[in-house]
Amino acid sequence: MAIIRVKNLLIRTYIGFNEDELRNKQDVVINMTIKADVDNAIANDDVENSYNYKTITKKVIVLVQEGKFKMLENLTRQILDLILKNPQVEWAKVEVDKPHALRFAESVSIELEAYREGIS
Ligand SMILES: Nc1nc2c(c(=O)[nH]1)N=C([C@H](O)[C@H](O)COP(=O)(O)OP(=O)(O)OP(=O)(O)O)CN2
Repeated sequence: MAIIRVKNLLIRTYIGFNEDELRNKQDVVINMTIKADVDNAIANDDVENSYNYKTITKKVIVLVQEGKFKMLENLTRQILDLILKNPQVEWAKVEVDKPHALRFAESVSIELEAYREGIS
């Protein structure tokens, strides 16, 4: 098992429930920590049959860019669930930042973590 980190993935999406937020996209910054089986990548030095961090990142981009989310918690959970669908993943943690969400704060973030179902 290895820890894979995808850092500061910047995506524009609909996030929030205020009137202007329902109409205008905003930036979110996503950090993903993924505990995955990397034995094949080490043994064979080949992406074939290995956990591919590009594949999951592209899926997250599509989910976030094409979705509409009122609550930051819901967006964070949907990303986490997507990552945990892959049987090569044992555990994952996702933090989603919403810069300038609050007038007097630089950013607000939600962080969620979970094991894949069947793993404790
Ligand atoms: N637990 C959560 N609380 C809030 C969320 C959320 O996703 N989870 N989202 C929001 C709003 O969408 C937005 O991010 C902030 O609300 P807003 O009223 O615009 O905050 P301001 O600081 O700009 O408010 P002012 O009254 O203008 O100072 C809220 N909570």
